[in-house]
Amino acid sequence: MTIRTTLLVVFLLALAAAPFVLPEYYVTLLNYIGLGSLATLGIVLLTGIGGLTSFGQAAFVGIGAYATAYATTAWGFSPWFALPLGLFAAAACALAIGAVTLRLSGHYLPLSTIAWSLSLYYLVGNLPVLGAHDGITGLPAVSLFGVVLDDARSFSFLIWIFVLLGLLSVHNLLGSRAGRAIRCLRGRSTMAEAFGVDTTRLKVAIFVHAALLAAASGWLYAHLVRFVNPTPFGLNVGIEYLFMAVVGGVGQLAGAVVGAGVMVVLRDVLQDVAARVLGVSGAIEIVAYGVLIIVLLQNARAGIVPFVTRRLPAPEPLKVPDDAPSLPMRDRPARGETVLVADKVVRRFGGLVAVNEVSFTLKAGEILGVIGPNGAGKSTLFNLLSGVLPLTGGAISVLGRAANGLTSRAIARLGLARTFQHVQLRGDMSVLENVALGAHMRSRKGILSAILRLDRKEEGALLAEALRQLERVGLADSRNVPAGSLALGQQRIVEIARALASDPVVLLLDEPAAGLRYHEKQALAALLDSLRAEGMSILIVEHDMDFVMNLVDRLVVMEFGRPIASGVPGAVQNDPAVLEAYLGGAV
Ligand SMILES: Nc1ncnc2c1ncn2[C@@H]1O[C@H](COP(=O)(O)OP(=O)(O)OP(=O)(O)O)[C@@H](O)[C@H]1O
Repeated sequence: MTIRTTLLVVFLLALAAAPFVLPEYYVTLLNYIGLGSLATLGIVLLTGIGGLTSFGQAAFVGIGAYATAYATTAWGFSPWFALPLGLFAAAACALAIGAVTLRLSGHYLPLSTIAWSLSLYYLVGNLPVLGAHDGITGLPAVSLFGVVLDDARSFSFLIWIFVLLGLLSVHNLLGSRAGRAIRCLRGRSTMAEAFGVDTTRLKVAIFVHAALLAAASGWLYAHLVRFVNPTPFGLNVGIEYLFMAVVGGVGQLAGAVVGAGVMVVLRDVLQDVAARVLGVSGAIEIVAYGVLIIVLLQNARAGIVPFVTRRLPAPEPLKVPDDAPSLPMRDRPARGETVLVADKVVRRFGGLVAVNEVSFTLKAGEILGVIGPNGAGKSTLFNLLSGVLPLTGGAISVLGRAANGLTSRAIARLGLARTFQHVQLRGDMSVLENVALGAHMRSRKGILSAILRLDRKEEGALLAEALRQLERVGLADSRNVPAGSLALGQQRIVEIARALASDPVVLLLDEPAAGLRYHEKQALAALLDSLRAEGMSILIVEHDMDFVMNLVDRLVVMEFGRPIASGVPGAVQNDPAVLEAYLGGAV
């Protein structure tokens, strides 16, 4: 058994024994840690992993709590009937808020979650039907298999079963096709879209998942204390959940439990000390609480869990099944068939024409280079071809199908795969998983299948495909290391493997030689040469003239947005306009 598994088993055994052996007071604390863990787990998924900051988690806890409070007292529902009601209400609110705000970038989501949290707090506090600020009392106890859970000890089992199920759901989700895409939402959305990931949909999905975890915590809370009022669901509590996640380790599932544990215990100890030593409570401990958190974060910035796990042996690498089925492949064009056409492509930025009537064709099995000095419009042209920018004029077609106005996701589906000028890998994910993201479009299983682990066959096929592509580019030995630990040249090759995993017809490479050393450039050129020999069509936008001259079949040279020459490298190299553009006519 590895150290990590041993720690997990010890934690589970301690958890199972705790309600029997601890005094009631500590069992109550344990219950509050469980409730905090569940809501904070949503923050870990949403904020730590998905990169979306929400201050509104406590409001979703409130929805779960109030839904069950109302349904069980006013309608006489059983708590178990009220649970799906609360979950449904929280999911519906999250869907509505998410659909409006998650398309927006930057601070809109955090701000809207603050607004939503405040408005819900004041709404509930003023609605007579929900008891206004006094809340709702007299909630029934939960019964499970005929046992009434009406004390802290028995309820503890229920809380922690929910926490463990919540942890399992997020763990299963993250180790899947959808999970890999979720892990790319933070700072890698453009890249994920280029591999067919619908990032807006995924953001809404994790917002809903986080809201469901919060609502479950609210349901448990309501039936633990048997009354609800607005106070535990205010904005300050939403901020506290964020703190719990940050203290525990915002990117780690265990961080939710550790963060909730540390914060709940810390608050309790400080309250106790303040009351006993100073004879006051309510103010001093909050200041001390803040100071201690700052000290903690100063010493373990990423949180407590990463501080500890860094010192443990690396987790077991992912296993690639030997008998995995193959992923579907698209029909390949015959060598020499036209695969990509740019016809008088134009892109303006205000008065500046960054790309001015550029035309070319790319045929199956050839490498076309687009070169030009700084500011010639190469990156803009690349962004037009890959759907990152819309065209101002002209047309682009892929395998005879118009690509004008399509999103980068739709263009990827047509068969274009790209790499990035500034490498866009998830440095903390293994090389294998980074490459597996490339095959996202070639598989179907969604979030629910992932949570229920009904995706294992397809997941095996995705990992096997990623390994196959790593073997193709000669990096199979590095499959289990974090992508960020590789040298830049190897990272660029991992990007090519990821692009190949999408089974593309055309590879678009954005300055693949930038920042590479001589031998890395040679390795890259050899790889591209072998891909061409296999029939791959490649378009390289490149700054490095020497690199492209020995590699490409044909070249298009740009200057100030215009094409100034095109043809085979030998002819282009001696073209007076090209010499003028590159060397200012000094030759
Ligand atoms: N989003 C933008 N808004 C306004 N102008 C832009 C934008 N993007 C590019 N430009 C301008 O378009 C022109 C072409 O830029 P582009 O980055 O495409 O050139 P490049 O050939 O890729 O240069 P480099 O080799 O330095 O990357 C430049 O004058 C640049 O300032």
